[in-house]
Amino acid sequence: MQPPVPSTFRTRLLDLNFIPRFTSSQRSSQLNQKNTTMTLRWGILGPGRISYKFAHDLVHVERAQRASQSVTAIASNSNIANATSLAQKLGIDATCFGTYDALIESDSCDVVYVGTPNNTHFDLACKVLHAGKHLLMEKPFALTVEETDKILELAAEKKLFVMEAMWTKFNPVFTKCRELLESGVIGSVTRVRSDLSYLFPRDDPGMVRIYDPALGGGVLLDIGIYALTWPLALFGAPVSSTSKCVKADTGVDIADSVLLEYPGFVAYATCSGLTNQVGTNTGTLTNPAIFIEGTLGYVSVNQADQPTKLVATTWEGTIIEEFTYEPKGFGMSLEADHVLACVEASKIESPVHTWDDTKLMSRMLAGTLEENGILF
Ligand SMILES: NC(=O)C1=CN([C@@H]2O[C@H](COP(=O)(O)OP(=O)(O)OC[C@H]3O[C@@H](n4cnc5c(N)ncnc54)[C@H](OP(=O)(O)O)[C@@H]3O)[C@@H](O)[C@H]2O)C=CC1
Ligand SMILES: O=C1OC[C@@H](O)[C@H](O)[C@H]1O
Repeated sequence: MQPPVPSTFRTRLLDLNFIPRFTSSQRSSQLNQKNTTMTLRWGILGPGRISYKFAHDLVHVERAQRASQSVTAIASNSNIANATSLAQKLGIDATCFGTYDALIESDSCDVVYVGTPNNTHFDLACKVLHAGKHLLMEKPFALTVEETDKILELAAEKKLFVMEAMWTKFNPVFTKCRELLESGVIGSVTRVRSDLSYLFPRDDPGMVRIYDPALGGGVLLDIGIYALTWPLALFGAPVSSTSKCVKADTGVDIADSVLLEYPGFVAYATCSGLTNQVGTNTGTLTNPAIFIEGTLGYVSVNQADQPTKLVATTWEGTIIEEFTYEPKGFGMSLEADHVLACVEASKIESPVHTWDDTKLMSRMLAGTLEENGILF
């Protein structure tokens, strides 16, 4: 058991003095993703569901710079056949390993993507960095604030690129939302609602990692992280936060609501594994996942993790802007391309999803769970 997060969570959020999100200097420092020349060799740890999608997009989504990225290594920790079957499914000739350590210690790749259960993230991150490889870590970055800070300290010491795979930050709908808010077309923000809910059946064998506390389960870390990403990425650290959760029989949280106080408005981030969010999964805007109200109008976004549609409307009913995005493949190539551009530019930190962003999220997640008696 890791040491508990101190109960001064709210104070710490304020003390951290996080930089407000998306200043013009940050935007101008965003990388030109088209002029990359290096070849980046990817290694994949954990040949499971998300690794398949991520590797698929690396291999199969057509983009100008795609030729300079390849999946050269895949590792399973339980059976090498899982790795070889993923390589076959992808139609690639990758070196396959029967343990994660063997891949990490090999010379088969430059950057490692970690797609394994949450409880494994910290140890794997440390091993990857000690082996001198760059790291793209699936969300949540780690289970505790202490783990998060240690990984980032190690990355700074080793001068290696590290990013949490918060792919939503690279989604054009998210970028459009941020631009609309900054343009002032809906006036001053007065209220924010943000929701991601998927039904996670208790008896589904594929849901073990959600329900098992030993695997770092619970819905806050799995999907609540997306609901929280919108207010945190758009408005920065809240002045304060408070939360409630409902627990499953295993003790993990299976539904959460977090209330975030900002100067002049509140944001409400919620998630549930007990119900599918009505509207979200059919892509309609009748029940938008993200609903941002302002003094002049509102912005609706259809989905929190992979949004495809946004509408901005005045309170009088005039549509200000409609924006639609059609993801290629599983929608993960934009974050992969960003990693390539960062490594090519010798950056160790993404200017789009920064280490402070990851630290803030880590504090929000740990603080919320602690407030509800859940400690990792
Ligand atoms: N960005 C996104 O949209 C998504 C991100 N995720 C994140 O990705 C990570 C993995 O999720 P997902 O792909 O759904 O997971 P899976 O249940 O598919 O497991 C991934 C791999 O981890 C290993 N593994 C599975 N169960 C265990 C276990 N009990 N103990 C140790 N290793 C195990 C297996 O690989 P092996 O062959 O090595 O045993 C498995 O293939 C999580 O951190 C999750 O939060 C998940 C879904 C979507
Ligand atoms: O990141 C995720 O997004 C989609 C969900 O289905 C999944 O459980 C989660 O890990």
